Amino acid sequence: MDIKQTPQSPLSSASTGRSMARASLLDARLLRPAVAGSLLRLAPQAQWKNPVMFVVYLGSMFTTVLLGLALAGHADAPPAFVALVAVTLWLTVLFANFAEALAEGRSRAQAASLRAAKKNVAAKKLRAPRRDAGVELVASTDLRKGDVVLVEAGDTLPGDGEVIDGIASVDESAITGESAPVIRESGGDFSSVTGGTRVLSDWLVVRITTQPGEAFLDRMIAMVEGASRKKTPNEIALTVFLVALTIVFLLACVTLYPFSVYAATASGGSPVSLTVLVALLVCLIPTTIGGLLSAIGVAGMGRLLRANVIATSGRAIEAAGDVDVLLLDKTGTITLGNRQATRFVPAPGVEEGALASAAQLASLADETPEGRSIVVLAKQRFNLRERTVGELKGEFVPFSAQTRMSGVDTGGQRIRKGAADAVRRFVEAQGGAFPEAVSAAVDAVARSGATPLVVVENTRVLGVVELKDIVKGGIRERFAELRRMGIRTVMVTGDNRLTAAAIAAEAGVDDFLAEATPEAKLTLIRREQAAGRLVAMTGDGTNDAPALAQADVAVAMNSGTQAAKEAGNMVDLDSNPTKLIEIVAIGKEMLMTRGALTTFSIANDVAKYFAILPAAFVATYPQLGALNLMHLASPQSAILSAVIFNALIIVALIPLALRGVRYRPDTAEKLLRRNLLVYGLGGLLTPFAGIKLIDLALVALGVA
Ligand SMILES: Nc1ncnc2c1ncn2[C@@H]1O[C@H](COP(=O)(O)OP(=O)(O)OP(=O)(O)O)[C@@H](O)[C@H]1O
Ligand SMILES: [K+]
Ligand SMILES: [Mg+2]
Repeated sequence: MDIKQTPQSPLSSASTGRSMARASLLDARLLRPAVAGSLLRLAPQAQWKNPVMFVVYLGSMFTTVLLGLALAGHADAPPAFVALVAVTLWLTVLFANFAEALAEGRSRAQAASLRAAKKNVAAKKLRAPRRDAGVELVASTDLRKGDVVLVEAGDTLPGDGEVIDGIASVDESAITGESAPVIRESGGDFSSVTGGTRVLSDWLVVRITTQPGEAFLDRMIAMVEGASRKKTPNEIALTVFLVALTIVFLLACVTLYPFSVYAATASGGSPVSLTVLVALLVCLIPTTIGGLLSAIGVAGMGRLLRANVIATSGRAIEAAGDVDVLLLDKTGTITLGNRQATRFVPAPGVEEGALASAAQLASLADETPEGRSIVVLAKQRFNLRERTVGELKGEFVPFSAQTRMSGVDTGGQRIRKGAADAVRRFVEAQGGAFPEAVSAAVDAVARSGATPLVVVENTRVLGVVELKDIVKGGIRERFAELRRMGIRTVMVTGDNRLTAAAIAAEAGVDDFLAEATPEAKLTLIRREQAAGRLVAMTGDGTNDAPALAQADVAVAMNSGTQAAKEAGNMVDLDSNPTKLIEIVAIGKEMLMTRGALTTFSIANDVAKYFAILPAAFVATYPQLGALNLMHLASPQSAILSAVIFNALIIVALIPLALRGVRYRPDTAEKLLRRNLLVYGLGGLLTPFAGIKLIDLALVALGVA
């Protein structure tokens, strides 16, 4: 039997995503709402969330009051100068607001194109969880978690859910962009369906698993929008640092005032004006990074969405940038995952037909794709009629990842099929023996990369069923790329060692763990984390859920079970196990962008210090005039040029904040050195050129 699913190109989504990003950066449709958004964000409760910019916000209000006083005749400095400083400070606040609003708008626009697939449709709500229970038509937006719906050929799925009955081919191109239809069925790892996709043939009975407005996409959009955005640990640490810097400069500026008053009386000069003091403070505090910080985070989420990954935790995106180990489930993640029975290998002295019959009996109630394929193969090869469960009067033993067996107890017979080691224990516990020839058959099947299931009746081992699976295309090269990024890949599987070794070699992972129960997967992750490593996990099955919940970055395949998706903190809509490459790159880019702009911001402030400080105090200490190294037109023009530069640099860096600093696999040390050079030195030099140019422009305009 051949496998109908086609491997998808792991490269497609990410590369198209990138070109889209560039084209839409300054899309006019996004600019207008962003301008409106910048004004709305002037509300104090919005400003308060960003301590550095809040200081600028207070400074804007304060200079506005000073302007009012100046106009009323209580001049602190020339009214035109006070007015220009006040306007520039308000613009600084607005520019930072604009950066954040633009980043949000872009991410929301991307989400909207995905959400368009989730349009309101009529749902066939079933009165009971049976296909023939009778339907009533309701709007998909009225469906609640737990409702059961019937979806037939041509229908659009009204929401996210779990298939509880039926099998159908589903067109998921609206979500994944992949045109080949996929099979969705109850039981096993292919039972989860996404709202907005379309059933092409047959029917499904689906239990809805999300409340309206709580689907993954909705959760991601909420995270992008200010209301529910929480700062990540790294962001908090950086904010604390920026606040500390701000407080230092605030105290410095506040103490400068009485000092300058005292010095002025002694020297006969005039003290520094309050307007100049506020301008000085704003120039010195780290407004560049303070103004762009949240835009960087939102833009990172947007880039992830463009790579067709929905994240439900900002912390996970950040952790992705530092991942050390990637654990991957085998079946359905590294392989296509619909393991199909292809061969019966009987034990010596057993008829192949007898093995097939017992294997079929043990699979009649087994709803997994493996179980169903055994029933089908037995029917094809030996024309074995599918006996019904009722006819048999047996008690079925469902498959579990702990026992790694399934079967039936009927009329004094206990028939089981399962992993070889599990069946061996089952036989030996009853005093039976596991034949040497069957061990050899198990090894032969496993060595080819297929999964052997051993079939047993009481203590008599009947033989082996071969389950074939296919490694997804292009995966080897991608694992090599992860290695270059410094990430170790480990395959974890419930399958036996030989199968695991064969698939591990074919896929090119660095290491593997075989015969792993869900607990063993969890233990492995805890051990890696205890050793101080950040762990990413990619999985699709219900038995992967505990491990996904424990991993720092947990990417669930969209094709996987609802349990896996709920436990993870990201869902890959393309169900591509190597998507982690893009996720890691996006995480690294976000961390690097933040680092680069922090470096730039602080270097910038140091340079501004030299431009503005002599100008601010020349009235008090005329000797400081000698320090006017940049030959700026006048002290007032120097101060104005510095605040204007300080505001404009935020706008100039918005594209970098949104697009991110490019990541190329390299050692952390080299990356750091390059970034320090570019952003540290760049940050130190640009203000000199920028302030001088603005000063010249102010003179030309006759302002200074
Ligand atoms: N339906 C079934 N009935 C009996 N035994 C099964 C069945 N499905 C799987 N097994 C056995 O149990 C083992 C573990 O199950 P499974 O492969 O689902 O585990 P897993 O941890 O999810 O690993 P993987 O990475 O391969 O998905 C399989 O290798 C196989 O030997
Ligand atoms: K500044
Ligand atoms: Mg699995």
